[in-house]
Amino acid sequence: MSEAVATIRRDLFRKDLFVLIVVVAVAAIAIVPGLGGDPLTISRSQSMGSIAVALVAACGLNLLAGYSGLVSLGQGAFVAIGAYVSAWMLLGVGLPWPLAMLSAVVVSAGAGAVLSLAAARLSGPQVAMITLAFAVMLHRLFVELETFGRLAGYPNVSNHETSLLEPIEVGGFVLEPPLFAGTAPLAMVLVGIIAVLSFLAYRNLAQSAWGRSLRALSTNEIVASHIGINPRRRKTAVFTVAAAFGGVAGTMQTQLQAHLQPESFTFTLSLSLIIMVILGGAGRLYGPVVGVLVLMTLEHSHAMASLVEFQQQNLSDTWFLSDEGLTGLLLILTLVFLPSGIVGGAQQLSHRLRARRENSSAELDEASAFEVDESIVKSAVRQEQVHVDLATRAEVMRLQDVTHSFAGLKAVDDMQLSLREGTIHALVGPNGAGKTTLVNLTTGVYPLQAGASCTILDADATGLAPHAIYQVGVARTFQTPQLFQGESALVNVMAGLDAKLGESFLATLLRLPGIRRKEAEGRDRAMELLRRLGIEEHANTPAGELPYGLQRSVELARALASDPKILILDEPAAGLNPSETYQLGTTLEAIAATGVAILLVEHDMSLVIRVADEVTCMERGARIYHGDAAGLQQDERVLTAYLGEGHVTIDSKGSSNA
Ligand SMILES: Nc1ncnc2c1ncn2[C@@H]1O[C@H](COP(=O)(O)OP(=O)(O)OP(=O)(O)O)[C@@H](O)[C@H]1O
Repeated sequence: MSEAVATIRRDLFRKDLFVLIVVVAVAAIAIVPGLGGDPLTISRSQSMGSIAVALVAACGLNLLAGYSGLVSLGQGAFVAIGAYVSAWMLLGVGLPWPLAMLSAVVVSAGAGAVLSLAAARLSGPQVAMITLAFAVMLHRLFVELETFGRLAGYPNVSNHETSLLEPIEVGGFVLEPPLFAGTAPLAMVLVGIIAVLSFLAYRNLAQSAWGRSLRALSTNEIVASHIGINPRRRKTAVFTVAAAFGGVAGTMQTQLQAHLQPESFTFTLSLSLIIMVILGGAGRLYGPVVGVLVLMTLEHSHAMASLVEFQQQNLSDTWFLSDEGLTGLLLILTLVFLPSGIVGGAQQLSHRLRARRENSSAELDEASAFEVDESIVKSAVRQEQVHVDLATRAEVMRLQDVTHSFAGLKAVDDMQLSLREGTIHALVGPNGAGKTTLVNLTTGVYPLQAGASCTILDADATGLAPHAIYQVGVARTFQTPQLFQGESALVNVMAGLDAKLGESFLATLLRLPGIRRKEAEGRDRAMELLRRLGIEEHANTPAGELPYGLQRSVELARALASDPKILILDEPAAGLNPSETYQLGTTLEAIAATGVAILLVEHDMSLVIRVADEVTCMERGARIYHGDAAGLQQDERVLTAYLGEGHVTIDSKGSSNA
């Protein structure tokens, strides 16, 4: 059923796209005299052109600020680069128009890449500040540079004997800008085509493994790196791509205006673009479309001017909100009442209405995590065995002589750990014993100190970063589930295998057939995992709306998606009820039976004693016990360590309570 829903969604999307293409085509035809009736007025053509320019720039910005959470206040600067460089390449250098446009986009993208080198080390407000500084600096540059005509603009009469660029010619047609009454503004056709192609490229990127990787980046860089993404490289890539979109928008502006003024590219342009993205819905595919349309319509329909006039006449002619003030108010109201923008708000509302119709909220509350598919439980070899003979299992990971301190506090002290194929190794210990720190050392979050070593599948993995550790076959979950809250469970799970697919950027941009096939295969694999974990029916529910236990199941499914050889679970039973914990144990045994080595960091002794083939107990960073689960219950040092937490016994049923 969920497959059917997904198919309908895909079909609907195609329809949306079809509508968009038709609208732009009709609009383009309508302005050509003799083809679509009377020509639109010059000012309306210019408005449509500005909408197209803003749309392309906002789409790029949405990838950066919406999808990857890197809020840029400098997108206008890349529009300026695209505009000025394409104009200069046409007039100053004399390049043919396709090359002039291409080089402008390349220069813009290059500037984005350079800026990203600084910004990739930063996050949150720091990124916003550095991009803001860039926008202000670039504006000054265009005001100061003689090559670009300073305040007189480019071109200008004193330098070029003309204040307008020659319109370009394509197949005998002169693409006049929308400037002169009685002339068909054919430049609008080119601008329309570029806008549609740019939107398609943006859609292809946003709805792909690449787009999902941006979401991972915005959720949490550490999580992103544990599903195979190199955060630095991905940040650079998205900065470059967003700047390229800005550059494309700039080349469109050059064709529309034929003359460039630095005043068109002040910081206000960057601010308007970010407002459009937020207003429409940051991180939503159609967010920029809606945001641009709403804000530009307000500006170009004189609604803003009427509102200002209304205030002056009815309230006060000294204390009133100007155009900018009203835009700011709109932004504040959106952030307060529709934090996910117009599209996000509409999507949430439609999801809630659908959930109410299907009464699924009640189902969700009762839904239980880890209700594993019966057939998988039956096929689990471990059902028949109590615990495996460790000596017969190949070692898949060995961690040696690991020590780690936080500001003088030894969190991990000379630890050794080994994992074997198809077995469950439990890592236990009181709060603050160093378990999570050890896991973070294992997965490359913290570097290993000199002298320590890590071997994974017989290869030296010492010093590998988390994304590289993922590539050699290690997957993990976190103490609190780290999911992309606004995305469906299905998309979350698909993100777990994206990095393994290794899709090329160009193939993604063009959505080549291979990409569609891989995307379909990834979707099938993710659905299969959701089915195996008994949560298939929640595939299309946003992860953030799922109960805690189900979120844990989704996170486990995401970790399994990459087909790991080693699975590291940090307190997977935390927050689960006894029945869910029991089911989790069965799931873990089933996973181990497929040959996966599991490192289970856990406080729930009943689970540990039931499923662990091997147990390591830590206290104050050091190993105080290593052996089987039965021995753990009798070990004096272990009992004393737990006594400190108020636990008196760890009985044969696994209870560690007093
Ligand atoms: N980033 C950090 N900065 C400073 N100290 C830290 C940091 N992370 C952990 N510690 C300290 O290191 C010690 C080990 O912490 P760790 O989280 O690894 O323990 P744990 O066994 O996983 O605990 P719990 O079972 O409560 O999760 C604790 O004293 C903790 O306060």
